[in-house]
Amino acid sequence: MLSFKNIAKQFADGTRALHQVSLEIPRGQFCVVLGPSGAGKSTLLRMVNGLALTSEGSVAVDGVEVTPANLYALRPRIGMIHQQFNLVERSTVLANVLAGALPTVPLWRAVFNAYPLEVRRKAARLLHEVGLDQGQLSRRITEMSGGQQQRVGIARAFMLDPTVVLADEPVASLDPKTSRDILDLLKQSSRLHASTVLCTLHQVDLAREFADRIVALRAGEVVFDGAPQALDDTTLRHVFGAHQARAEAGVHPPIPEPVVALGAVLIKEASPA
Ligand SMILES: Nc1ncnc2c1ncn2[C@@H]1O[C@H](COP(=O)(O)OP(=O)(O)OP(=O)(O)O)[C@@H](O)[C@H]1O
Repeated sequence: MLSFKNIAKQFADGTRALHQVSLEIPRGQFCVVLGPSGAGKSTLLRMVNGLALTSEGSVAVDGVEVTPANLYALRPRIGMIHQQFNLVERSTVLANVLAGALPTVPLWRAVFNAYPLEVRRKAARLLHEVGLDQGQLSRRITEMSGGQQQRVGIARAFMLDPTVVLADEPVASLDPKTSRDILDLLKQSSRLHASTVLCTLHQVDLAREFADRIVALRAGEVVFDGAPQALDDTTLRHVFGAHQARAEAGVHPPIPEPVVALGAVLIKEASPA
């Protein structure tokens, strides 16, 4: 269980990023945090791994409060997936996934690439789960596509059987087809390992397709918390504003008639006689 109790966040410059946020996210739930830029999504995620501290309220992972003193014990239980993958580019696929085990492996083993056999096997198994087989393990990250890199990122995040996986805009740099593949894999991995996922997205269609639950933020406040089917257009307009709600939902405004007419003329002129 991941719980946020009466969270507020005010940064040193006075920016209020979150107000009165209370959520209880049960184990295994795939919870999407949806909202426009600046709504407070990343700040909410960063409070779970202690990268942002609460100004008011508390965050707890399985009853253990996220405090500076508890971070050493908590961090191995929290996996992280990043928008820009955050992989070591000159290193191999396998080495990047093995790095996910660093908190539990003596430093000398990592330095001399002497990870125990069972840790190597686990990394290879996780890579297989995300569709990267034996032949890919020694490839350099620079040789991989964005989608393949994010598969490595997912495998790395699950190395320590995390209770919670935080995915901060994990598909923001990917095309729509690859985005779906990656969210599908992330959801499958979370089911397989019984991990809770807290995933920020700004694309409504992807949130509706993959989330068990959507929490929508606007200006730091929860304005919707429920099942994807319950997220209606009125709520979306409230979350994003009318114009952006249409764009995020993949609905584009009708093309004005003069432009359509001009297009028809151009097509006619360009057509072979
Ligand atoms: N370190 C900081 N100092 C001051 N203000 C900050 C800091 N980090 C974030 N903010 C502000 O807090 C608010 C919430 O930011 P946050 O990054 O959580 O939003 P977001 O919903 O994740 O946006 P995006 O989708 O653009 O990443 C914004 O107004 C942002 O400018």
